Amino acid sequence: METSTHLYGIKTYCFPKSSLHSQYLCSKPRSFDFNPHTESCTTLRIPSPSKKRGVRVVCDARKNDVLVHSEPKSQNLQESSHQLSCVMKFGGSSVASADRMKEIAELILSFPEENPVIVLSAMGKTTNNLIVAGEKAASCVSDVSEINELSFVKELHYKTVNELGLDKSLITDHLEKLERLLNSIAVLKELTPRARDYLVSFGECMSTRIFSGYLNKIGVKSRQYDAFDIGFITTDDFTNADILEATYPAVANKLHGDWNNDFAIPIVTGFLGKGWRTCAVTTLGRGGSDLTATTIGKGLGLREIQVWKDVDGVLTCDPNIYEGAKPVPHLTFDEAAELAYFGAQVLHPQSMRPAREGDIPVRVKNSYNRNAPGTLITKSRDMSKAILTSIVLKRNITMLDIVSTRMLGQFGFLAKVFSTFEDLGISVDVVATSEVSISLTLDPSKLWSRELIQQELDNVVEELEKIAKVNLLQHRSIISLIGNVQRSSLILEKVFHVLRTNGVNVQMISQGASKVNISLIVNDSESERCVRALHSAFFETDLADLVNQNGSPP
Ligand SMILES: Nc1ncnc2c1ncn2[C@@H]1O[C@H](COP(=O)(O)OP(=O)(O)O)[C@@H](O)[C@H]1O
Ligand SMILES: N[C@@H](CC(=O)OP(=O)(O)O)C(=O)O
Repeated sequence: METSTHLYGIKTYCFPKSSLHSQYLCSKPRSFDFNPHTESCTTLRIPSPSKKRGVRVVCDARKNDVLVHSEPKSQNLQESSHQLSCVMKFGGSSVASADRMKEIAELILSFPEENPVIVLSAMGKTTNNLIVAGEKAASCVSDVSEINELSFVKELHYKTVNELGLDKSLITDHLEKLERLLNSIAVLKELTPRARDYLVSFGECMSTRIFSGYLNKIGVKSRQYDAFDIGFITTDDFTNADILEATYPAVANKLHGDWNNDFAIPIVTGFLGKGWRTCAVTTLGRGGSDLTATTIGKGLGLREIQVWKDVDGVLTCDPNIYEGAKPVPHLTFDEAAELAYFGAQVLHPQSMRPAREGDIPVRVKNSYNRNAPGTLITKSRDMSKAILTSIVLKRNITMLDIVSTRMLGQFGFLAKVFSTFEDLGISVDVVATSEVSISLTLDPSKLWSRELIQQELDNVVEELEKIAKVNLLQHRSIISLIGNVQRSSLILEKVFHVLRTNGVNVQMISQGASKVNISLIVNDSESERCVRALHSAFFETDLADLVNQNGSPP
């Protein structure tokens, strides 16, 4: 079968090596270069011959032939194929070694129709290792070069550079600076949030330099960018900074501008930004590269945002809790945001916001299993058959039962309770109220260290006890049921049946205004068992049976 494609601009095409005939190559336009570096395929990199000409590639799979020649291009093709088209974000597990980086390069090249912006996380567990190295440096280590985690990071990066056939000068400056930073932390005996952000930034700065170096080596022109140098402006909330509006136009100008001057695939550090007051490196919270990707997608108005993970998409529950979890084919932004906020590690909690604002579809794919369809996240989807989409667990939650002593009327009571949390800078996750009482859970992501948690909780209780009786309950879990809350009666009937047969008491229940989430609070010790039982009831039973058993939806 013969396929024919018109291609303009710098492109990389992969064909089986055997399919290229040298007599065709001789007759090709001079601006075409042929790169036989890759092992399993031959890569043709074809800069557009001139503003007025394009390249036509004809592949005849039957004859194993590839014919390339130049020809005038049409206006529409010129415009569409010249633009940056999508973001592809690869997480730490996708770029954990030299072999993985080769596979990711090959994966990117297998989409010749795309002009992607690539966002990378740090290699494998580099971020965790850097944090531990920093903590060890701050706690009286006499010689930082003896910190195992530092040695691990150095070895991993030098080994990767070596295996990819790159020059180690690509990362030596960074590794030397990293060691000097750890020495300074050891002298000060303190790891401030600001120093911690600078410390972990070395992970993304090195992974992107290595990957970009590798692409250039195999003849695919790429350009490395540190996000903090190209307009990622954030608040100065070190370790959990928010992206500011000014980021979108700044990043778009820089990336579009460079691309239009000289086509080269942009390789951008995920997770990092620059504090607008301090000008210091900030990070966007753990897993923040997803947010980098969606910010670029919105800023540049791209067609699609792809986040490549080590699972077949967003699953019906955390596969570490239940390995029979199944991929969810389609989610709305609201469902995905709720799922991420309530603890599904697969997506960063804030990452859906830019995608939703820019109405740009997000695709969650598996870089280890690229043919799996993954999960598509869009503004809306057909909910007529949807019941439950996914079950999410957030552990180690603190819950407060606050009962009014009636020193204040109902309005005053609610206002006083919430202003106490505002004054202390603590976010509340799930709330249920009656006329004289409030039950709520506290967002653990805003409570940093153990000591602080206790101190903050003591302050909260002391303040609230001025107007209420307060009962503080720790070691609780939130089980969030993400799905079609229009069918809440059906969902809850099933949930309570499952929990009753498993002897579990629900301590609080809340149906959020988002209309996609019902949250249940149970003891930590019972939570995983509950998730498994609920998963089996909702996802391993035929849902049509479920509806039929229960009649039509309310
Ligand atoms: N509902 C869920 N769906 C998919 N993965 C989940 C879910 N809950 C937790 N996970 C975990 O999230 C991991 C992927 O997220 P993450 O490690 O942040 O990816 P990456 O580092 O590749 O960006 C999976 O390996 C899985 O263990
Ligand atoms: N490297 C950072 C940022 C990130 O997004 O990582 P990942 O994509 O591997 O979750 C972290 O570990 O938090």
